[in-house]
Amino acid sequence: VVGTTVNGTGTGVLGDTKSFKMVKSGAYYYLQDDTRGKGVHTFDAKNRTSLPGTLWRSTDTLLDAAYDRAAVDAHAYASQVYDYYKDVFGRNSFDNNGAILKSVVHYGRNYNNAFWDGTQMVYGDGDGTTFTSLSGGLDVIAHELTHAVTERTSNLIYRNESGALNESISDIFGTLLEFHTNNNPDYLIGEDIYTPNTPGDAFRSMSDPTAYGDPDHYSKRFTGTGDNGGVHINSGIINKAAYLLAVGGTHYNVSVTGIGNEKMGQIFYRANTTYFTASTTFSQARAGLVQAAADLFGANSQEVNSVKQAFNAVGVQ
Ligand SMILES: CCCCC[C@H](S)C(=O)N[C@@H](Cc1ccccc1)C(=O)N[C@@H](C)C(=O)O
Ligand SMILES: [Ca+2]
Ligand SMILES: [Ca+2]
Ligand SMILES: [Zn+2]
Repeated sequence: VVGTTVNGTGTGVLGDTKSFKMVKSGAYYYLQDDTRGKGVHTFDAKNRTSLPGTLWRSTDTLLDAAYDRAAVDAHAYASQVYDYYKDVFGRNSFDNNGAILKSVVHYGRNYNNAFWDGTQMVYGDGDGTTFTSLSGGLDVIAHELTHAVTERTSNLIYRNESGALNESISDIFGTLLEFHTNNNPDYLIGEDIYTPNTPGDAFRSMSDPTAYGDPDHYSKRFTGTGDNGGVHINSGIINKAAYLLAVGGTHYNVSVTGIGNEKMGQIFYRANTTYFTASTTFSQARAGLVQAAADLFGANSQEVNSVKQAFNAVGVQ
């Protein structure tokens, strides 16, 4: 819509208060942020599956109803992910040309998932047992938006090893967003919205993928056809390598010297946007990450050595 920017405040999925930009047009206020790129727009699918639904409209700037919560988080967190890519990597939205960030909430009925469909981020409300509204997790939103970045850069095929790499990159940046914004940061994925009635668990873990049944070594990779060849399963191998690269540790008797989250993120961002291609395998990813680290820190740097150690530790040569 065309209008004037105003400040909105609202309640998120977890009951937390947050502020964001809205646009006032006539008598209505919309979840439209004109201050970031060409805009951040949040839509209501009204529990149907036609996309994108309608631009979120309110009669005031206070979004504190239960039905508003998923939209509040989708809008506020999408803005935070926009700011991260712009401030940390100088990337202006997923296309690096300020593309409008579209988010859709209340998709379907009891929909236990979230996805990027090539045009927008789409979030279900969950069934209230397995998941609550998926936009309530910052790592989920950064996961989905990172798929958009990957699609416009390496365009990693969403199947088998390239697909697991694609999924891992989304989990990695989901985690980096939590640390960058200091939002209850951890190396878990989906903890804020998974099993709302069970505290202390998560959907996936980067620090210990095996905690949720995912492999933490190449010798334990899934070789079936389910899940597009295990894209959400074998992502654990790359997630573990990224965790070790950032934090360090000894894994299957291989020691890794940690280099910190920021450098780990720089290396993965550069590799994904410069060296990875649609068909990149785990082994080729190692090579691309080594090259990215060499570009950034020098061929004989600790960072390069730590990338090699991390991939040795998860059995990827
Ligand atoms: C439409 C089917 C395909 C969905 C794929 C999207 S990108 C995806 O990976 N979604 C995440 C959502 C998520 C992210 C973080 C934490 C919890 C849930 C995902 O992992 N989906 C699982 C449920 C899956 O599709 O198997
Ligand atoms: Ca997390
Ligand atoms: Ca839980
Ligand atoms: Zn995904």
